[in-house]
Amino acid sequence: MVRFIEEITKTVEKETGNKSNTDVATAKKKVLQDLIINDGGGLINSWVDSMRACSPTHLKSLMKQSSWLTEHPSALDMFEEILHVSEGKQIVMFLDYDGTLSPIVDDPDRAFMSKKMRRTVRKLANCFPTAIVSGRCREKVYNFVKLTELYYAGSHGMDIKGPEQGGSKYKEDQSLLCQPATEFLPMVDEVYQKLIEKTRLTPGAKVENNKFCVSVHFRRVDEKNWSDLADQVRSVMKDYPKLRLTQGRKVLEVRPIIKWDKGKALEFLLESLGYANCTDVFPLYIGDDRTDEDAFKILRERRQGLGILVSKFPKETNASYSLQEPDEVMDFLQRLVEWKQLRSGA
Ligand SMILES: O=P(O)(O)OC[C@H]1O[C@H](O[C@H]2O[C@H](CO)[C@@H](O)[C@H](O)[C@H]2O)[C@H](O)[C@@H](O)[C@@H]1O
Repeated sequence: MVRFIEEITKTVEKETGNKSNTDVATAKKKVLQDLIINDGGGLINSWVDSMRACSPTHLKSLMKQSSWLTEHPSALDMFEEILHVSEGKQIVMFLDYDGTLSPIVDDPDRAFMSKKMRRTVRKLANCFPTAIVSGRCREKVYNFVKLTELYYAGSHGMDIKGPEQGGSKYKEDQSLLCQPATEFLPMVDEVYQKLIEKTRLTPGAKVENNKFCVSVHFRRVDEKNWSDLADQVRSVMKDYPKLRLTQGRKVLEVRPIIKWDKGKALEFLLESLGYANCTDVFPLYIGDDRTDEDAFKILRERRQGLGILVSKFPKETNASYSLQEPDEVMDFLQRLVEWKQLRSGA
């Protein structure tokens, strides 16, 4: 701890030229106070915030990255610890699709997952009940994943379906279907048409129909046109008070105002699998996006299982652990499979 404080002090002095500037002095004092009071734990982030005003960018990002990794360590590095806390419990897997099972690409229609990832997810589903939870419509995400043995929750959880007949060994009842936003279908479709019309002159904008919600992509839109695009979306939305806007990775998501999200979908699936009030279940949710935070939050509130955020960069998150990219997700899933197979003597 003392060495850590010394190192931070040295770094701050080096980076700020050891100026007798009040901001630097105050910031240093605050760092040390936070570290001492909080034993170097949760408030390191607030130090980064307080240094923001007076430190060079690379110092900020360096410290931010290292403190973030302290709070959200790599799930690969912590693999044994994760197994330890799941001991004696039924692991249930929840996987986001874009940015988790497939790398983020410019064209949403070409976000394919690798064959190796598909093989790994298939083996995973053979070991644990496994669900894909995506912002995409269910049919579309199924066409990418192509595994019948999984549960699918499309449209941010507003369209849930169980495995096809005989697909899963975990659930007898194959009729599982949950669509809490059916009444919004005509409205969402109408908004989809209007958004296409409204944004058609914005180069690079893409409107995607995800059945119970609509995605407006701006990944390929020049940054100088982002606010125009947002205005176009807002001008359509103003006539639909029953729809709301959320944001994902370079995408605006238009969805019904109902209290249903990926967190609710997770709870619904746990209940359907018979784990509603069980203490011996361990849900593991892996996702990369803001919409996955709803599920991470639920896990924190339930004090059950854990969330893993896929990100190379520090982000505000309710997840406990991190993985940097889909390749790391695959390694993590593969290790889970190997551990399970070893235990079952397969
Ligand atoms: O919940 P997810 O499965 O992560 O879906 C969220 C959105 O993912 C897709 O968009 C994202 O991935 C695209 C392909 O890599 C990328 O081009 C885009 O910028 C990302 O936002 C999907 O197209 C959306 O419909 C989903 O809502």
